[in-house]
Amino acid sequence: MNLGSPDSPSVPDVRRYLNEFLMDERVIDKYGYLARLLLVKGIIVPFRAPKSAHAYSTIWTDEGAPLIVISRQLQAALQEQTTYPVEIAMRYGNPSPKATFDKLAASMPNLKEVLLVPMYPHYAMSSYETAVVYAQDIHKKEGYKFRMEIVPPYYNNDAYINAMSANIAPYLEQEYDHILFSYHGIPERHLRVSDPTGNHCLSTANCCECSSPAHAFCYRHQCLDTMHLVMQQLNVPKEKYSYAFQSRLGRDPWLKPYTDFRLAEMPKEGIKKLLILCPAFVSDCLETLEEIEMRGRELFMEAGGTTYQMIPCMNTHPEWVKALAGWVN
Ligand SMILES: C=CC1=C(C)c2cc3[nH]c(cc4nc(cc5[nH]c(cc1n2)c(C)c5CCC(=O)O)C(CCC(=O)O)=C4C)c(C)c3C=C
Ligand SMILES: [Fe+2]
Ligand SMILES: [Fe+2]
Repeated sequence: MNLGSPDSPSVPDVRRYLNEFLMDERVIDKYGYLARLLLVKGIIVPFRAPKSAHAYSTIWTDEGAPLIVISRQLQAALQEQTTYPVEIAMRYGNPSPKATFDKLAASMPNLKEVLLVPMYPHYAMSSYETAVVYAQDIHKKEGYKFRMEIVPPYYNNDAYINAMSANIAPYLEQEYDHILFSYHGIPERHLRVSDPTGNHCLSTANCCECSSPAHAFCYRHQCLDTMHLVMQQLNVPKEKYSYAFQSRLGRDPWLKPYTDFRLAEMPKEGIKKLLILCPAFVSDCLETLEEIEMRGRELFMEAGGTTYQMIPCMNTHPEWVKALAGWVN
């Protein structure tokens, strides 16, 4: 289960998708239902939909939205590695979890269990949590007879780290000054809301490096852990890599440093040849193909960079398919 894309890059389809996405109380959490409705439908979506639709049109393929197309390709690749039927579902847009569960239940009257694999390695209220809670709500509401098991966040899982490393390794053969791990951002407030201890997350500058039960739900800790584990496996020294957070929306403070700021600063610090990757996503999508590959490249090159190489997401990498097959079989 992944996030989902609009049905087409037309403004009405993007508007419908953004309305569903941004009315999610786990994405825009600060307001009650009525205030959120006014803000989302009255201000954010009318302004954002045309811009977003244009962005989608620059990455759209003959087969559809990259995130959906790649999810289908991954489904087919995994299906070759297991006898269990593999289906996909999206938190917003199509195919919905209900459509997918209906399809599975209709084709297998004795279906006993569904294993839900969130296509998010890291826990965030606005990604992993909303997908899982939504699927559980549909499962309960529709009264399906099968049980549902859920794969926990796998940011430090050996098979996932191996797959990430295998995907990155070929790019390390080219000359580079630095590797930037650009994760999708979230508002700082979301870390505090998800902190079960109530006083750990963002209480100190190095909170994510001190051991805490909060880390089971701390997006920042999990992102940093993935980065360190992958870099250790690939023997990349600490001074050659760093992290940043992209895709912020609105005026609240989001996790820092911000990717767009770092891309403009790095060439001035002597980082001219950059490798950049987006490990919050397992499939390439708008945020990698348009924001990082197109706009990020422009920012970095205009600031004086000379080489900008985006490492694609794992997509259908054989090691990723193998990791998924290991969890499923
Ligand atoms: C790690 C995964 C993601 C988190 C966390 C996340 C948080 C988050 N996102 C928004 C707002 C938008 N995100 C948009 C696109 C988008 N976001 C993710 C993943 C995470 N988002 C993906 C995979 C995508 C791409 C989907 C695709 O079709 O390719 C968009 C839509 C595009 C745009 O208008 O920019 C918005 C809006 C918020 C506010 C948020 C946390 C609060
Ligand atoms: Fe997002
Ligand atoms: Fe933390």
